[in-house]
Amino acid sequence: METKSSSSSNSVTIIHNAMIVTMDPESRVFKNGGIVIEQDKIKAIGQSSDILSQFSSVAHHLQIIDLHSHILLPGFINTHVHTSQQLARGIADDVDLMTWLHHRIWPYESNMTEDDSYLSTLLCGIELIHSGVTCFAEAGGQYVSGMARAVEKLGLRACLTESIMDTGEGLPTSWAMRTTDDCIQSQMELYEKHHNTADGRIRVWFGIRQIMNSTDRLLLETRNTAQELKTGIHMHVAEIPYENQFVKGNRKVEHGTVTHLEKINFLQNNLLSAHTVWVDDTEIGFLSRAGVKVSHCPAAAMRMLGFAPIREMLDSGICVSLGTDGAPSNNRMSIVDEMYLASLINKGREVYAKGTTDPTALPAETILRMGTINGAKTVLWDNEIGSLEIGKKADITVVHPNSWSMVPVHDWYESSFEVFATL
Ligand SMILES: O=c1[nH]c(=O)c2nc[nH]c2[nH]1
Repeated sequence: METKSSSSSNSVTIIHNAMIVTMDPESRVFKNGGIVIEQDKIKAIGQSSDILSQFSSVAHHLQIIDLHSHILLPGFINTHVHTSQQLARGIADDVDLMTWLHHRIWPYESNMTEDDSYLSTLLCGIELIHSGVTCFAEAGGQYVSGMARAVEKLGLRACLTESIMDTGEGLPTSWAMRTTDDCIQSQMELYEKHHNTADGRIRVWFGIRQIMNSTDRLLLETRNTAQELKTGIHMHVAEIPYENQFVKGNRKVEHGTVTHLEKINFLQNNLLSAHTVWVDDTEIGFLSRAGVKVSHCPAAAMRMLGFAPIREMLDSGICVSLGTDGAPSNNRMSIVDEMYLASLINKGREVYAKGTTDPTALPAETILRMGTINGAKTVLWDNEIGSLEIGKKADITVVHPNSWSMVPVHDWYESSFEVFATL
């Protein structure tokens, strides 16, 4: 699989003779399609013959590429990945989340240097590109400056965040604990320095690690500052039952994290709520009404968290997208694998949630939406990416047809998981 991120040269490129899966609002698929790319944007899209007849003689610097039998899709979007955990792959298998964090991950993260962070994001980014990703949302890690250097080099698009904590248990002595004011100040400085850099491919978001390590003042100041700067907030939410119990005791609410976040008016449409597994129907309603976006990470959920009510969230209108989480939560960094898992796990969950089978849960096209246009909405970038439409950036994933599992292909959406999984 190849990805083509938008180029900044002035040339015009025509790609023709390809299957184009647009993921636009009409879900158009051009079986023999063509696409015209001018500078870094899509200028035209349609039937191959129309595109060639209209555009093949108009431009001065014209490149024409025949992608016979290849499939073009919008670049996939990974909405929850800890790129700075890439060097920790395999250090925390088969342990519960609190052991994982307190004894494996935070000691590792707190000893990282800026160069480690650069290398880690670089390695992670290469693996993401290999599975067709052109944009990711960093879930919070060390050294946004190191991540930004890597993203600049990789040509990816990214929403970067620092890992922020101003209270709580479990932090190793090597972790430099900061005050609430320092946390906000540092995020604002990162925003000033890195937001909109790399030709606009880097955006800086605010990160809240998790409620157990955040005071309400940090939550609310983060909400206010992110709102002022018109940027997003990325936070782990309702991951395990212990988190909800902690919130009930510590914040004195009747249910868990989402109920508390609703009470303090933290929920809003720039919040990317990662995992969000342990929520009830009332809380799904809170998330839906506030326009919160949810990142579903099926592999990480199966390892440490549990079955999230993804179908119920989608039914209630929540924008749900897909994430790999970090390497030590998954061991694989493929958004295509997450599509495959999301499809199977959420079909299987019907048996346990409803007491009966339902293979219609999360059909293939829904899953592909979660990996593309829903991802773009989640990272607040859907005016520019997430579907192949005129005026959007030409962030394109190309799937090669040379795999046994692609023969024959009857339905492009349904086949896609089998097809991509082997690439
Ligand atoms: O999967 C996870 N990875 C993390 O790094 C993390 N931090 C808080 N909660 C977390 N969950």
